[in-house]
Amino acid sequence: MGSMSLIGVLHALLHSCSVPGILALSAAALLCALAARLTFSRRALRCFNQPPQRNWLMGHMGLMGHNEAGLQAVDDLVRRYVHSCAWYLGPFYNMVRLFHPDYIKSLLSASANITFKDKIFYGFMKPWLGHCLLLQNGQEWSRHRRLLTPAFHFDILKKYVHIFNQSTNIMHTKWRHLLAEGQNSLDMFEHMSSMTLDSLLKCTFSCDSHSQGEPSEYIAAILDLSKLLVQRQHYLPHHWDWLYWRSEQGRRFRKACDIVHSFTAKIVQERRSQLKRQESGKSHTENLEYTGGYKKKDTDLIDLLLLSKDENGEGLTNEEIKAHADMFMFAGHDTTASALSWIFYNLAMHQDHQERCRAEVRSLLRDGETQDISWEDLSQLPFTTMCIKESLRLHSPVLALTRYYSQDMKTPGDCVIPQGCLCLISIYGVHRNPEVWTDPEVFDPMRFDPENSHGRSPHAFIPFSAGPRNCIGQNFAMAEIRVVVASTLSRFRILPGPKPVRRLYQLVLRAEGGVILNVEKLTE
Ligand code: HEM
Repeated sequence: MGSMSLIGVLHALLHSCSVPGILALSAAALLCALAARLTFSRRALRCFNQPPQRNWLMGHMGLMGHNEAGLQAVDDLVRRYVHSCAWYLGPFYNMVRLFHPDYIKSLLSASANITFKDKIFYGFMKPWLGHCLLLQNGQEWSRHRRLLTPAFHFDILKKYVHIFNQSTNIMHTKWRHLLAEGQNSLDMFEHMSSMTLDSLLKCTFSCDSHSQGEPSEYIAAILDLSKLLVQRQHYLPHHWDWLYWRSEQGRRFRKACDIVHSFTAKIVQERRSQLKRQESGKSHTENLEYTGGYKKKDTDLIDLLLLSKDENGEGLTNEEIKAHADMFMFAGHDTTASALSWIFYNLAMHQDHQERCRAEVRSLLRDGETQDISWEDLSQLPFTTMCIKESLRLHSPVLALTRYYSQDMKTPGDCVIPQGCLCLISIYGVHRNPEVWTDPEVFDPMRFDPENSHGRSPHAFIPFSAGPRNCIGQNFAMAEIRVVVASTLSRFRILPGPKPVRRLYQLVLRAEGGVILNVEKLTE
């Protein structure tokens, strides 16, 4: 039938129909178009395993919660499909879930020019984190990454060890008071969050906020934002901004953003004024000793943001500075708090490993003059570091990353992920894949003994991601974690808490009701 005659038929149909008839016809036409689009786009993923769907329209949407049951369902998926599977998020998004090192290698190593962050997992963070490194793409990301990298140089990290000790000591003083009052069941997440925030503020913003002293409005707002983001991802109507910002959750999101933004803006403003005062007291050359836009001595992250210039002499705008500051505040404290909480959980559940770590730390400290951990000590804690890595494998703070690519991406087995398709790189799945790890659910630090690591793919252990977009704060985090773990085990014994811990994934791995553990003071 020619196109003219088809239009003629439609005209005839419309003329002969009543208004409800026309509406029914339009709805049927829309449904047909949607079905054709769905069938066509999903056919492109037929090379991948197809787990049973909820229904044709919603696909797999809502099948996997972010709680204990949801994470166990991911374990089943990995056991069953081993490397990857297709996953349909309602009628609009098609995704491939990948959980094998060989399948994620080329995706994580791809150049930043073809790799993009998507709207549902990252775009919803924009009102909170703005145009920051974590959410940027392409050339803009490359330029900012170059500007920020010097802030994480080892020479700078070395100076932070003193601050990590200081913040840990404050937390331990708090613990001693609580234990003296008879409170020995402590929520690790609560204590680790305020301690890592305290450290981060001192290291990167030269700011002593006394955040360990009282409940923090900022931390409560971060918790709320994490919860609201996950709820939004799972509720399709809220993917539309228009609807979301009119909803109760949207309003709560805005309010929490306001709290977080004013907290960071105040810190940036204070440091800016301090810098101005310092600059007016010194000669220009003395103060601005740049190396590629970066001042070598006594520069912390906020100075870098305020003073940096690229090769064209261009600095960061006010908006960019605020966005990066918000990002470092979140990415730098919540992830590390999660890592530490789960390390203490795993050591509480495995007293033999805890004792071995303690013996290692005590023999190191006995030779030193102070009870503080030094930069040099960090490389003298091999077994403790193995326990930390094993905990990061089993309880990785970030469970998954998502990306899409501006070109088709090949995977082993001659499959192709079509350009524009969402890819979910499951850190959780890779870390618990029985093809990669024997008895993956068992906490066994000896996996990370160099003797036992031969032949393991470098993409089998990726708590900090890998490739060009890996975590910029990885060495900062590992140094802080080692100081906190070593110092804590030398002074306290950590024991299982009163109730079983149930995992909950809200941007980082948390637990329902917190990670409650019992703490016992040791004689020093
Ligand atoms: C145990 C602690 C940490 C873990 C497990 C962790 C994990 C990660 C992961 C998996 C990514 C990749 C995210 C993605 O591609 O979507 C990432 C990126 C990032 N992390 Fe971390 N992180 C930790 C600590 C830190 C710290 C302490 C900082 C800063 C002080 C930091 C700053 C960042 C930034 C800025 C990015 C974005 C990098 C980019 O896109 O170029 N992280 N982190």
